Amino acid sequence: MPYVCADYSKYKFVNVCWNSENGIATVTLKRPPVNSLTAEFLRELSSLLLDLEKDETQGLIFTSEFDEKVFSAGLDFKELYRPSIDHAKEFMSLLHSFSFRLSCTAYPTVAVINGHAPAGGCIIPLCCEYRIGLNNFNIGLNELKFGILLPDWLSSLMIHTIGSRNAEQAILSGTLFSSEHALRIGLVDEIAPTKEVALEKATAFLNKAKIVNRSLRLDAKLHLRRPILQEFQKDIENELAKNVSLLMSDKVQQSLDAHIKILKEKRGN
Ligand SMILES: CCCCCCCCCC/C=C/CC(=O)SCCNC(=O)CCNC(=O)[C@H](O)C(C)(C)COP(=O)(O)OP(=O)(O)OC[C@H]1O[C@@H](n2cnc3c(N)ncnc32)[C@H](O)[C@@H]1OP(=O)(O)O
Repeated sequence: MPYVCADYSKYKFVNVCWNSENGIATVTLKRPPVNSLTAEFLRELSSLLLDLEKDETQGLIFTSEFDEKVFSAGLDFKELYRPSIDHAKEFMSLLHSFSFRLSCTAYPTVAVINGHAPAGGCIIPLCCEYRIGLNNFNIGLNELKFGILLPDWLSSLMIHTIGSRNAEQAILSGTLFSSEHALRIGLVDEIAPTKEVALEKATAFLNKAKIVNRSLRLDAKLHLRRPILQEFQKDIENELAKNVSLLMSDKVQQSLDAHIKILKEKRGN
């Protein structure tokens, strides 16, 4: 039976509930107010995946503390507005390495999407093997609307999940899908009425994975995900440099500025 070695209480932005009976780790994202992804958060998430691997986790469920509100609001606008070049490089590298690591974990992975998951907020669910949504949330890769060209690995994750035709239409129109629509196109695999039911469904998915030999399953997963993994590994230095220069471009910085202002106005700040 698996047992826990790592000290999961050291993590600031996640709560890890490790079930020693079945080896399933439920990881609740809790970076207030909206689980936006910063360099520190990504560093923590990457280190968490390594700890879970060492503890021979049998399955991982991601969910959010901000139930029925937001799963993750995507990349942190505020951190990415006028960053230093070193910070921009570090951020892009952390985003790439965390997403790669999550896409090829030895253990099966599920996202319980209990709130909105726009743009970069969709990355964790797309890297997971299975997605369960709650009602009344939006999910999708709407980056083109911000003037952001998706990295190839991210388009590839979307293609793997919903097929090329749907992915082309979704990405080119920058659509955020309602939960019902996301279910129709396969962006989520199931819808659940509550987080509790969603967690039960997630556990059922992970239990099904247990009947397959672990190392055989990993071989098959890496084989089936080869097109995505190749995109992650293709010309990494050049890809990161492209993303850094996109982030630093006037167009993207102006777009971030405009979005920060919209969010401020919304709150009457
Ligand atoms: C920019 C990158 C360029 C290079 C890229 C290279 C490759 C990258 C590939 C992936 C790219 C991804 C791009 C992104 O992810 S950009 C972020 C996109 N996200 C959004 O557009 C979501 C914006 N937020 C919302 O729509 C809403 O906040 C919400 C998530 C639906 C929640 O709504 P709710 O009404 O509950 O809450 P508020 O709107 O009042 O917000 C509460 C506070 O949270 C702050 N906030 C919200 N979103 C973000 C964010 N993304 N980053 C930082 N902070 C965010 C908001 O300002 C409020 O803060 P306050 O309390 O201080 O006022």
